[in-house]
Amino acid sequence: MDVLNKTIAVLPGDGIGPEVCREAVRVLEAVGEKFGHHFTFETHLMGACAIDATGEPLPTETLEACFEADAILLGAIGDPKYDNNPAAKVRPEQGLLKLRKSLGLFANVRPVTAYDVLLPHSPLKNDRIAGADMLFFRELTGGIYFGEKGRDENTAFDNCTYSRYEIARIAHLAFQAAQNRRKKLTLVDKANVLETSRLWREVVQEISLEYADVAVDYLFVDNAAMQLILNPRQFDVVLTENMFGDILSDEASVIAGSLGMLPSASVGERVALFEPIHGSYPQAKGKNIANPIAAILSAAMMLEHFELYQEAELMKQAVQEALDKKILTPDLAASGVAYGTEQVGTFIAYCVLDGAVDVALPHKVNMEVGLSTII
Ligand SMILES: NC(=O)C1=CN([C@@H]2O[C@H](COP(=O)(O)OP(=O)(O)OC[C@H]3O[C@@H](n4cnc5c(N)ncnc54)[C@H](O)[C@@H]3O)[C@@H](O)[C@H]2O)C=CC1
Ligand SMILES: CC(C)CC(=O)C(=O)O
Ligand SMILES: [Mg+2]
Repeated sequence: MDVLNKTIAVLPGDGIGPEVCREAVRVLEAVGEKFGHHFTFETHLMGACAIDATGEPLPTETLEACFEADAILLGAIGDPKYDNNPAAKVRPEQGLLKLRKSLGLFANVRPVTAYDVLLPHSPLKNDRIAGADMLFFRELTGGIYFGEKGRDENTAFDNCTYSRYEIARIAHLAFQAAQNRRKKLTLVDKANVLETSRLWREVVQEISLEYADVAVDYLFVDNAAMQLILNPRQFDVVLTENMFGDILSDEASVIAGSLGMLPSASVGERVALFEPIHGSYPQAKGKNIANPIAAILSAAMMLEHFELYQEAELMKQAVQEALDKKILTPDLAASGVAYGTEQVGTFIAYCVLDGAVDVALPHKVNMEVGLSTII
């Protein structure tokens, strides 16, 4: 077995970011210990914490460290003091967008799975979502988030632009993923209204000729939003532009049980980045209630990126063990007492190290599940 040395740039960010990152690092350390790999973690500032410390949401030192690293693990960024101040000149989100653009991270891959053990407490109809398993390919460095924007007192605009090149490069990745899955690709767009969407359709139709074994269908985004909840099993690979992918994947997280369950990998021209799809959930900061599984599964995607497939599989099995044994944070716990972020992460790390059978259940934290904890 090859032993790897990897340097991982860790950007914990704001809110719950540091808490969920800590658990992902804990589990990666367990993988390193078990298999003999050397993971070096280097922590850097990004987001609101970076603005507070340096005036910049993405300090040069952080960006340079990301270029040098073998992979990047990101928690989340964002803080209400910027969200609630429309006049703020510098925003944490600018740092994230700049990082994605600078690293050429044009494809954000977001897997969504309905976990059987979580079905009984789902707000969705179990018989509709059981077995749902889809993979989002969200374009990440173009579209309306990156277009020219502006405003005067009474008017504001955000431009949405896409080029053939930007569409084609992610479309190829999505088709290749579909070939390795159930061979279906759904393009989600708004081609009845948007010129950019018509270009997406045109390019995807052309590229589909190179992937004759993949069935392609096309859905308008408004319909797709409904179909996701009504009949999610119809989806295999979902390809879409930046903003639609952002919104639909948060919606799809309900199928998985919680926003705290969905991981992602952002890949492109250089080093890859791994992050949970959720934000900084500021209401939960410091309360030890955030679900760390999205961050931990993002770390598992990092291991797959390093081609450490056995290690990644073990990590995913450890997560499944936590779900099976109901070692759940309040967002997933149906009633009664839940576990803390740290307890869930520690349990998963021990499962990686010792195998599930030998791991004692962690002590429950005194955390009554109630609306006050699930804001
Ligand atoms: N990639 C990133 O860093 C992202 C940053 N943001 C930023 O995060 C801040 C908060 O944004 P929101 O719209 O409130 O989105 P959010 O994703 O932070 O939270 C929305 C809701 O999802 C649930 N949730 C999120 N993460 C969870 C977790 N790990 N465990 C359990 N429940 C979880 C909570 O109920 C929460 O109220 C904003 O400043 C926003 O700009 C939002 C999305 C992505
Ligand atoms: C700054 C936003 C685009 C972050 C976000 O919501 C995401 O990437 O999912
Ligand atoms: Mg989002």
